[in-house]
Amino acid sequence: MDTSFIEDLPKGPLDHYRSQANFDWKKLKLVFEEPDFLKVKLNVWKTLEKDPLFQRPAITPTADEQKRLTALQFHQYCKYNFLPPDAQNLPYKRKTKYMMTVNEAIAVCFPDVSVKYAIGVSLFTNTLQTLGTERHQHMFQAAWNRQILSCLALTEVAHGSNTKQVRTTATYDKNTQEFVIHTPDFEAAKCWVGNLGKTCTVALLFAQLYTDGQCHGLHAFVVPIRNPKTLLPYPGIVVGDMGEKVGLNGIDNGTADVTPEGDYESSFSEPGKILGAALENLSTGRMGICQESVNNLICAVTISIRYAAVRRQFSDNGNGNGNGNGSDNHELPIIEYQLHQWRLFPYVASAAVFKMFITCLTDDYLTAVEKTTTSTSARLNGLIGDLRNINDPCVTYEGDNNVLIQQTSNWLLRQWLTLKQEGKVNSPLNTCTFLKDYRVILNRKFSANVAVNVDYILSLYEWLITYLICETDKKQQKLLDGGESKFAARNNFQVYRAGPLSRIYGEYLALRHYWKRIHDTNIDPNLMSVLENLASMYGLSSLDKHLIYFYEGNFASGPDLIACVKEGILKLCCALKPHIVSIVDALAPPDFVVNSVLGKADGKVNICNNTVSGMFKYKSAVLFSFTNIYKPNSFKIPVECHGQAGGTRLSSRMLQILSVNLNYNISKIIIYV
Ligand SMILES: Cc1cc2nc3c(=O)[nH]c(=O)nc-3n(C[C@H](O)[C@H](O)[C@H](O)COP(=O)(O)OP(=O)(O)OC[C@H]3O[C@@H](n4cnc5c(N)ncnc54)[C@H](O)[C@@H]3O)c2cc1C
Repeated sequence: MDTSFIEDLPKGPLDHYRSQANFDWKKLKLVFEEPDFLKVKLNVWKTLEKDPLFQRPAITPTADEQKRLTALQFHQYCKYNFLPPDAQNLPYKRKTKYMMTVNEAIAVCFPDVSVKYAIGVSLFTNTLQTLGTERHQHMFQAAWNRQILSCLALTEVAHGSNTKQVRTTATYDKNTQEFVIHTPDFEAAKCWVGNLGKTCTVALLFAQLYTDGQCHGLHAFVVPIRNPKTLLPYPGIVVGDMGEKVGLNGIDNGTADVTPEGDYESSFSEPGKILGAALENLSTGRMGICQESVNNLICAVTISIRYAAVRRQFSDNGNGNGNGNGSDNHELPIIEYQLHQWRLFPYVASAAVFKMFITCLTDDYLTAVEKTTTSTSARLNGLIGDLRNINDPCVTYEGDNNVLIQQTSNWLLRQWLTLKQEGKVNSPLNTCTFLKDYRVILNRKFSANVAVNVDYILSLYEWLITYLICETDKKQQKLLDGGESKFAARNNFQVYRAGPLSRIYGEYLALRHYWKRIHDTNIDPNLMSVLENLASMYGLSSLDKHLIYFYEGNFASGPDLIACVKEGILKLCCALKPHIVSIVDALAPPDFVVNSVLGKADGKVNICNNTVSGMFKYKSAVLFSFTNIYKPNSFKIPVECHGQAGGTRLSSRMLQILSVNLNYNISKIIIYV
C-alpha cells in the first residue's frame, strides 16, 4: 500500500498518545479513503490554502460581506477546475464520484461555496440532462461556463415538506406558446431558495402546470430571473434576500413573487415530465448532505480528541480530591477520564462507521443510477458551535429529516405486508431480507454467556427491527380498528414505533455496510482489531439508547443485557484510548480544513507564546468571559478563570479578539482573577 503521498504529522504533545497506537494511521486512512479520491481532495485543500481569497477572516464578516466573499470564492473555485483532466471521459459512476469528491473537499471547509455550486450549477445541469432536450443544450453549457447561475425554487412560504401542494402555477398560452408563471398570493411565494436572493439569473422552478384549464401537477420550468449583465430582476418579479441566518450566510436565500401583471416568458419546459424524475436529481445532493454531515462530525471529533489529549486537569495527590500541584505538570490529560472517554469515543466510532457507510451507499446508489441513466457528458475560528450551525441545514434542506424518515418506515411496513401476504421480501440491496425468518428471530432470547462481538450486535439489531416492525403494524391496526383514518393512524404511531424503527434500521445499515466492507476489502491484519473495536463501540453505544425495547419485547429480563452493553462500552473506552488519537489522525483532514486552534495536528494549543508574557502556561479557547476595560499600554481584563493560582490560561481567539477589537499590539497583559 503506497502511503507516501500522505504527509507526516508535525511533532508535538500529541506524540505521547500517537506512540501508543499499534497500527499505521496512514494505512487506516486508506481504509476510510480511496487513494485516487484522497489525492484529489488533498490537491483541492493545498491549492485553496495558498490562495489569499480562501483565508479565513479573524472576525466574522457581516452577512452581506460573507455573500460577496462566497460569490468571489465560487468563481475562483470554478476556475480551478479540480476534476482530473480525463474525468469527463470516464464512465458515469467514476466521473460522478470524482465530482462528488471535489464537492466534498470544498464543502468541508467552505460549505457556502459548495452549496452555491451544488444548486447553481450541478443540480441545474443534472436536471437538464435528465429532463432537458436539445433546446436546453446552450443553457447547459452556459451554466458550466458560469454565464448563468441557477437556483432550485421548490419551497413556498406555506409549503415545504408537502411539495405536492405548492401553489405557483405555470399556464400554457397556446397563442404565444409561452408558459405564464404566476404566484397567486404571498403564501405561494417561493422562499428559502438558495442563490435566489441576490445572485441567480435563472431558476429551476416548480409549478402546477395548467393547459386548457386542466391541472397536470407539479412540473419543473427553467425561468429567467435576472438580467445576467446587470443582475437586476426582470419586470414582474419581486425578489429579495431573507436576511441573516444562523449559518451559511454566504448563500443568498431568497423569496420571490410573480404578479399577474408581471407575467413573463419562460424559456423552456417539457410538459408531461413527472415530478419524480425532477426530484430524483435531489438524491445525489442528499448523498452529498450525508457526506457533509459525516465530515462535520469528523472535524468535531478531531478537535475534541486532540484537545482532550493535551488539555490537563487534576492529578492524584493521594487524598482523593484531585487537587494535586498543577505546576508540576502531573495533571492528567482529560482523555484519561472515563467519563470524558464515554462522552467522546462513541462519536469517533460513529464518524468511522458513517464515513465508510456513506462511501458504500454512494457506490450502491451510483451503480443503480448508472444502470438507468445514459450520460450525455475555521470555518471562522473552527469552533464546535460553528460546526453545529453549518450542520443544522443538513437536517432540513432537501427534505426535513423527521418527514423523510417516515418514508423509511413506510417502506419497511410495505415489506412486512408483502411478507405476510405473499411470503416474500422485496429488498433489492438485501437490507431486510432477514425479515423472512421473522418467526425464528422473534423467538430469540438473550443469553448472558454469549460473546458480544459485532456479528452478535448485528443479530440484536435484527431482532429489534423485526420486533418494531411487528409492533408498528399492530399499533396501526389498533388505530384503524379504533376508527382512525390511515393518515391519522400513520401520524399517531411515529413517536415510539415508526420513528425509532427508521432510525434503528439506519444504524443497522451503517454498521452492516461498515462490517461487510472491512471483510470484503483486503485490509492489513494490524488494523482489524481497531476497526472491530470501533464497530463494537458504535453498535453498543447506539443500542444503549434502545435497551428498553429488548425488555418490552421479552428478549431479555433481569440485569444481564444491560450489564453486557454498558460494561462492554466501558471496556471499549479503555481499549480504544491508546489508539484514539491515531484513529482521529486517520479520519482528519489537514489543519487548514479543520481550522481550529484546539484541534491542530501538532497538538500545540498554545499558539501565542511569543506575544504574551511568561505568566501563561498554555491557552484554551471558549472557557473565559471578559470585558474590554483597558488603559493605554496595558489591558485590565476581568477573567472568569478555571485555572489555578500562579498561572492562568488565555485563548488565542481571545487574543485575536483583543488585538482586532482594540486595534492594539499585545505585548503584555495583566490578568485579574
Ligand atoms: C438553509 C436552507 C436552505 C434551503 N434551500 C432551499 C432551496 O434552495 N430551494 C428550495 O426550494 N427550498 C430550500 N429550503 C427549504 C427546505 O427544503 C424546507 O425548509 C424543507 O423542505 C422543510 O420545509 P418547511 O421549512 O416548510 O418545514 P415544514 O414542512 O413546515 O416543517 C416544520 C416542522 O414540522 C415538522 N413536520 C412537518 N410535517 C410533519 C409530519 N407529517 N409529521 C411530523 N412532523 C412534521 C417538521 O419535522 C419540521 O420540524 C432550504 C431550507 C433551509 C433551512
